[in-house]
Amino acid sequence: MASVMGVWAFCQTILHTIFPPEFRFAFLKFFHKFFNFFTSYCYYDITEIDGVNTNELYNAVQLYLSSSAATSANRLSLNRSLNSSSITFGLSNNDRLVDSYNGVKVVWEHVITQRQTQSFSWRPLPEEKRGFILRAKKKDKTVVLVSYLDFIMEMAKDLRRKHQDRLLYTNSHGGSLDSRGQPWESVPFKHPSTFETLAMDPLKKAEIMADLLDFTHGESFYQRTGRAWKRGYLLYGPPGTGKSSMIAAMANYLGYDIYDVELTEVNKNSELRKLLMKTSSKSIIVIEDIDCSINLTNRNKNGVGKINYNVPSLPGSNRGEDGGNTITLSGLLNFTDGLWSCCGNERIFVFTTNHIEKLDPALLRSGRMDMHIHMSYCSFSALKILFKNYLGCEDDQLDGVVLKELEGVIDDAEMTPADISEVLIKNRHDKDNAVRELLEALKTKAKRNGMKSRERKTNEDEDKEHEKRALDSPKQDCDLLQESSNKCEEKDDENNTINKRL
Ligand SMILES: Nc1ncnc2c1ncn2[C@@H]1O[C@H](COP(=O)(O)OP(=O)(O)OP(=O)(O)O)[C@@H](O)[C@H]1O
Ligand SMILES: [Mg+2]
Repeated sequence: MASVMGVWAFCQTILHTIFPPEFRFAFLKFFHKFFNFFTSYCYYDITEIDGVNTNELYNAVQLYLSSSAATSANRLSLNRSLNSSSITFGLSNNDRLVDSYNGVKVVWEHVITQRQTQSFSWRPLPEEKRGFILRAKKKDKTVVLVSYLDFIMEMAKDLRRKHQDRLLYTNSHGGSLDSRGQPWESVPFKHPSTFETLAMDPLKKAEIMADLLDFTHGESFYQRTGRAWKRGYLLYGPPGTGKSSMIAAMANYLGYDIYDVELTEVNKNSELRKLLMKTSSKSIIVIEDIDCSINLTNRNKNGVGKINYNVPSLPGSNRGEDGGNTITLSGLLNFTDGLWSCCGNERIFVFTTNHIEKLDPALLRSGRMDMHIHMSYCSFSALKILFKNYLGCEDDQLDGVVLKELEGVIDDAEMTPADISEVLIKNRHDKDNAVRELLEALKTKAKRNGMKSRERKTNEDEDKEHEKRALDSPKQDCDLLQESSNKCEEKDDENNTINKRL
């Protein structure tokens, strides 16, 4: 090694002294070509961060290799992240792995180096510089570039869906990026809600499931019709009717990740856009309680047709109507509908609200949210699903008479599935007692609702009576006024005559 280094240093000195700088570059190029001519390999660098963006290919390779690394590599780095249910494998630093694809043999090497400290950077970069080096024979170049890398991307997608925990992302630090260029933080998504456990009208449920399946298989349809491959659902209804559970069921059904957008953390439309750009395909982007996240009633007209919706000022926050830190409804609509919404494929947008009447018509107009789903109070058909969930029995295993009574009273009771779940959970070890107690609770609620509606009706009648009287009374007042003014006029005439006589 020492002698080789010595020769190399000697050659470099000669190169520097003999060749002027303009020839030096040409010589190096020639040297490189000459060297390349004799080697039969080509090399590809796949770095973790490409400029400012995270390199998706790096993540895909890491995932792909983790599936084969377990069996063939001698040294592995093992990982188990917090809350994760599985251990992930990876190639250790400077370790190699041989892979073959359609008879083509390639070698992967994982390289980790320390990043040189930078005096200035737009955003902090990670201390380590990671990358894969792919070595392949020159004659296999086309296979590697054309199909092997695509194959890896596809495999990684499948692996992510099948073996890895799906992820629940949130933008806890607003729209700003962390050191790996990510505005999202994630935890494994483990919500157990499925369409099977979701208590709602079976026909409506089947319709939603069919719509979701149709969407996921609809790539060619969306391509043909020139539409962005995305779909929007608006879930509305009282608290505790299963809106969040429905989102979890959707994610579990399709195997998608969830991006839960905390709108109150986002300061500007541009931040919202940045968040959108960093979401992956096959994901559900959720904005919960949209009526609370963005103030849709506080309209400021800034120019013709441009409406600014300011997020209400929070105590201690730097938001407000100063124009700097605001997100607008148009920004939000662009988020779901505009050109930026197509920077990715197969994405579902879900908005939830407890008060649909508070939403701006712009959000509700047809085509904006493809499906409006009303999550209503618990119906009898939904109740049967709750029995199955919590008591572990079908309705025919329960007392028929009590069931009949339940069916009669459930609609008037207007109880949410969340309320009913509470009663059932409490008595889940004794089915008959659970059903009886539920019947009591439903009856009490129905009675209260009946009293309330009667009270409301009486109040309404009283109000109508008051209105009527209020309308009549000015008429009486007018008559009195007319009478008194007539009297005054008569008196004036009398006085005038007396004056004339005098
Ligand atoms: N339709 C339903 N099917 C099954 N369980 C339900 C349903 N609705 C509510 N629940 C139960 O009630 C709890 C609360 O439901 P969830 O959080 O989905 O309601 P929500 O409509 O999102 O309420 P909010 O409007 O307050 O966010 C859940 O943990 C779930 O167990
Ligand atoms: Mg909810």
